[in-house]
Amino acid sequence: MTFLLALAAATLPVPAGEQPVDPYVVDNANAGAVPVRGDALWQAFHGQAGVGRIVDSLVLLNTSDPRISDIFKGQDLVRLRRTLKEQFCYILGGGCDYTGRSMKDAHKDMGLQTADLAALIENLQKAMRDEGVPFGAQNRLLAKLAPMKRDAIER
Ligand code: HEM
Repeated sequence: MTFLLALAAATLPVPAGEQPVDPYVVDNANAGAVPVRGDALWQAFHGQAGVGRIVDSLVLLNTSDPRISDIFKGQDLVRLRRTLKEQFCYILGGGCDYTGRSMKDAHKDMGLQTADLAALIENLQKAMRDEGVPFGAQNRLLAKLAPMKRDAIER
């Protein structure tokens, strides 16, 4: 069954502007967290438009941050923006499906360290602040992301 699902994923068309990736099983469980209930948090993030701006800004901050920019060199940023928007939308109760890879698969062999995560979280906090997301709502997203550390980070 898993094999069949993997095969199905392998035959999905590659979205415009993105590079193909090795086949994997598409599953919302890959998002690494369950969605919040209700749509209050989604509203606090200003819905699709707000999350779109936050992710675009986060990717820009990361690629111009001397602490972590090298990690993003040569990566498929079109795919990264799309899947990150899906992941945040799914978790924040926006009703999207997450079609990306698991956090373990997406970051394997990257050798990410705790300091890299700290830099990325700082950049995410700036992006959320610039969007005017209330502090409590920011922290609810961060709390959902925190347990993913064990899958994305090596030490
Ligand atoms: C909780 C923390 C994190 C979350 C939620 C997250 C989320 C994601 C998502 C959704 C993807 C795309 C998956 C896919 O292509 O199928 C991804 C890929 C990626 N992430 Fe993260 N990430 C986290 C931590 C980090 C950190 C700390 C860094 C580096 C500073 C990083 C760098 C990257 C890079 C370079 C890719 C592209 C990998 C590739 O295309 O092969 N991530 N991440």
